[in-house]
Amino acid sequence: MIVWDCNVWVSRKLPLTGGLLRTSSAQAAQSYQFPRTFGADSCTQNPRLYKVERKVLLTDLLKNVEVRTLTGDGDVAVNSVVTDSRKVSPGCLFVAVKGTQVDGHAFLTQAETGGAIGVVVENLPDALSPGLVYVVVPDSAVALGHIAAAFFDHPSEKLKLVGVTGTNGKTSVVTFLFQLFRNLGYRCGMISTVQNQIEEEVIPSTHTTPEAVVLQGLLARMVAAGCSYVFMEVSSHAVVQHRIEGLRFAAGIFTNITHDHLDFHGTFDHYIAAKKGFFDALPAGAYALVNADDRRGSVMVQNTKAEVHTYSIRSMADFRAKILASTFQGLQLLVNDRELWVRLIGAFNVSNLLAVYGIAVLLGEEEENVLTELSALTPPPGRFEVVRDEVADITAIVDYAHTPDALENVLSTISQIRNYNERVITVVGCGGNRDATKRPRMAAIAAKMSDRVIFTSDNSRNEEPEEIIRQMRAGVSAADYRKTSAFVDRKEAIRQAVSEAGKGDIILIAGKGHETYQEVRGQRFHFDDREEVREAFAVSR
Ligand SMILES: CC(=O)N[C@H]1[C@@H](OP(=O)(O)OP(=O)(O)OC[C@H]2O[C@@H](n3ccc(=O)[nH]c3=O)[C@H](O)[C@@H]2O)O[C@H](CO)[C@@H](O)[C@@H]1O[C@H](C)C(=O)N[C@@H](C)C(=O)N[C@H](CCC(=O)O)C(=O)O
Ligand SMILES: Nc1ncnc2c1ncn2[C@@H]1O[C@H](COP(=O)(O)OP(=O)(O)OP(=O)(O)O)[C@@H](O)[C@H]1O
Ligand SMILES: N[C@H](CCC[C@H](N)C(=O)O)C(=O)O
Ligand SMILES: [Mg+2]
Repeated sequence: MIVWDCNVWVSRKLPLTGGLLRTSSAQAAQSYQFPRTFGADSCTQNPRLYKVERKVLLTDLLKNVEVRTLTGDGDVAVNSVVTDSRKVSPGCLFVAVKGTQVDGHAFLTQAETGGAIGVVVENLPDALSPGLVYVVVPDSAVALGHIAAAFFDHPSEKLKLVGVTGTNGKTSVVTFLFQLFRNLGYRCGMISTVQNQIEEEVIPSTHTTPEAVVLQGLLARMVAAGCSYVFMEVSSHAVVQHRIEGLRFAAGIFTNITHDHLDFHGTFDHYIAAKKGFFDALPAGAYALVNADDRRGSVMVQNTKAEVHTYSIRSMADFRAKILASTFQGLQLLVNDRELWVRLIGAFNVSNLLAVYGIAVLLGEEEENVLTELSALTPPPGRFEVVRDEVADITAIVDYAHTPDALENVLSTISQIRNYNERVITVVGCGGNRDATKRPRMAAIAAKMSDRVIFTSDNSRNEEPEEIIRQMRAGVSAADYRKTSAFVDRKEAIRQAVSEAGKGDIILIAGKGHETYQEVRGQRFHFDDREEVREAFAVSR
């Protein structure tokens, strides 16, 4: 067995063959030069699949990776990169990642049995198998990002990638950017909580920010489809787990940071540090656009190499707006002193719009064109989505508010635009196996800012829904407690809200937004707040 010290090792070069990929769309047709790939299948990559049929030399995958030792033949061809031993296939490279539940290093034998030809590890196992190439790295998750980027030939370098981070507003901003840039005539991609999209093609989303191999694969498909811009959400989990390692961003946006995900990050300071990590890694020449109304905005960009710009609805900033009128139909605004009407609701959406406007101008778009197009933007599904019972004159609002800040924002927006005699009935729950400290806070906000609150379930996962509701109700003040009741079954809770609503009343159904399932003990059942409230309206007549 040969053990290579990679500091002195020089790879045996194979001739450069470079596969050429063409998309079916004539408009998108453009050559897509892969790195040194070979084999009969190198020209048949199907951009519609995540798992493209291709082979890349292991040494080429490791070019940007800090390799401690390489044991075996680095010139083997790798045909896929896998992190789950249950999904290995012959010819793959298995990257062992330490997770929150188990350590991927425990599955090296399983990976080899499944046909892996190499493994990336942080420590060599006691007994080495002669059939495997071992690559030792200081951090497998970091290595994975670079390996995935190399496997797909660095797609982020072939387009302009804009990342959006923040506790709330990521999906909204990314969706608006995707709509705006398409309306400005560009081919675009989007990676978001609700869905991933390549122009018209919708690809279901499993995460806000997918894991590195899926992410790089998606970006490669976007390049192949001729996209010049991609807008993606960057979750704090993704930063900490290095899912975005190996990406080159043209710009980063910070929307805000408030209470969430403390189950994962431990403390608020760690949560801030995670988000800041995204800006720390932005390269010189990129833009960092931050919300100056959030007091952590300046911390986010204090160490960035990117060019910093700000937006604000409260103070002086590079991009600023003033709300002239706020109604159920939309907002009348002054954006950098130009009057504008948009079809969005709520002050928080003005902040989101400023982020969109600012980044478009920074990326070189004409201010006038951008402002004109802002009026055409529509919110993503499940964000302040209105379902009306016209006969009974009751308005239901389905909103993805699942943090204390988002809930407060939505309820204060409702209180600003409702008529004084209309009551607000809120239906809300909190997810299981997620930050438990937000439960009493969300409940307190709901009870304080609504006339009636019905607590219920929201993806209880592996927790008891009754216990989650109990923890929520513990946050409600004695004075507000009489306004509240609880129905564990979300369907019943929604029906109860409708049965209590009178003419003109508003029902806020918070927490699930676009979601079309209820997750209980690892199983997902179909459930859609919008369908449920429509049905409840129908049966109440
Ligand atoms: C808490 C969290 O982030 N978990 C993510 C993490 O899983 P994990 O750390 O628990 O993985 P693990 O089960 O310990 O396994 C460790 C490694 O061993 C491997 N393994 C495991 C078992 C086995 O038999 N063989 C094997 O090889 C696994 O494939 C993995 O590579 O790594 C997995 C693979 O990348 C992710 O799918 C998984 O997301 C789970 C499903 C999840 O719910 N994540 C949420 C919390 C999340 O990521 N949310 C963010 C933010 C949302 C927001 O901002 O609102 C998002 O970006 O979506
Ligand atoms: N800029 C904002 N500030 C505060 N709250 C917002 C903002 N934008 C949207 N919201 C509220 O937060 C909810 C979630 O918005 P959105 O889906 O855009 O956020 P997100 O950051 O993508 O959330 P997630 O982390 O779950 O993916 C909305 O339904 C709305 O209630
Ligand atoms: N991205 C958030 C979404 C929460 C949505 C809510 N419906 C829940 O399931 O808790 C999370 O995974 O924490
Ligand atoms: Mg999102």
